[in-house]
Amino acid sequence: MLTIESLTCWLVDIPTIRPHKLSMATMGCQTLTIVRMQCAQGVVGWGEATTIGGLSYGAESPEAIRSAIETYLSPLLCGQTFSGVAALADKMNASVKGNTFAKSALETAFLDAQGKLLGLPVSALLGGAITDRLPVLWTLASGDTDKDIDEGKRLLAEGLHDTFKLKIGARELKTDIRHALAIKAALGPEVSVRVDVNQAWDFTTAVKGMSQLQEGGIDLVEQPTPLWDRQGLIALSQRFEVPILADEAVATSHDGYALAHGGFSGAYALKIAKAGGPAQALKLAHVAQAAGVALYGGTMLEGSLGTVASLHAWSTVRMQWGTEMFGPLLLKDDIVVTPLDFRQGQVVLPQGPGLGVEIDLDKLRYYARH
Ligand SMILES: O=C(O)C[C@H]1C=CC(=O)O1
Ligand SMILES: [Mn+2]
Repeated sequence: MLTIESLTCWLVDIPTIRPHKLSMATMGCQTLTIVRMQCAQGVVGWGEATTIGGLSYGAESPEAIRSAIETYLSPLLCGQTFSGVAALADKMNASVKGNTFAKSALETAFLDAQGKLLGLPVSALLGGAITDRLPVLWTLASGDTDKDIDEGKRLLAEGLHDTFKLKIGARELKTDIRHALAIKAALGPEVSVRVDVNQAWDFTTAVKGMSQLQEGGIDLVEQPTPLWDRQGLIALSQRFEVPILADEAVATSHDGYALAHGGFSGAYALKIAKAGGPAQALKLAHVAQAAGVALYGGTMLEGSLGTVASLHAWSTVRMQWGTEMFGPLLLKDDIVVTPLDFRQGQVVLPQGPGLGVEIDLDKLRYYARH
């Protein structure tokens, strides 16, 4: 049992190591919404909700996440006692529609506090880890083909990553295909290269684009069409050999069920923010497992806190397509005392109680908006 006493929120702005170009936004800075949950049992839990490019990626901005927590969720939860995340989600969902990013930060903070109270890692509260490290790819998204090739070659030589995702969709199809296939050719047949179109193509463009990507040896095509076009995504998954990774189209277990029921094959990108927290994201994972759809651990380019919360969840299921939990490496700095251990294409799952990370309060204060 855990009684929530108070909740505090900060908006934390951290610059990126280079501009990160997606089809809908270019990021030079990432904003983390950080939550501190004080519990009456004497433990403190921390959570993070992070989106991409203000309102250009999802329906919740960092400012709106903070406002949803401070104005609605905090009065609802403070003073209340919960046996676990099921009861917490039940309470939040009864009074607050949507707002899955805000709910994700709170579910994360609750799991962190509960783990600390029980002396267990968050993965143990979610079913138990089946691995102590997870594969992590890197996204090449400088916007320049030659720079991306140099960056990819450097990371391969350093042994940091062996799998890459490219962000396309912002430019003309011809230009994007040339870009993707040049990178694939330069990195070689042994290196897995995938693309994320972030919904930028209509169905006709996707048919054209996917046949060229398939021909050029691209391994996986992520969310080529708009999130509302469920039938289009299903048709593409049945038409091409190159598998489709559904991202924006699959937020919750309900979306995963509808896509699989409609005949989708391929993989689902799990993200704690899309589903409303680590435990909620696993509901989608279990639907996928039941439907024979593969899994992939997705990121909203969170800092270490949100990344670790995701890793605890991902460690409890088999990720056939690995993960992209590299967010902390894209940021110039972070707000945790000990950075995550990334090496040889993998990240190590922290083993301490709760999330297993300690917040650096000086850094939190330094980067927090006033
Ligand atoms: O997948 C997305 O749509 C968002 C994100 C994940 C990696 C990256 O570079 O951007
Ligand atoms: Mn994506």
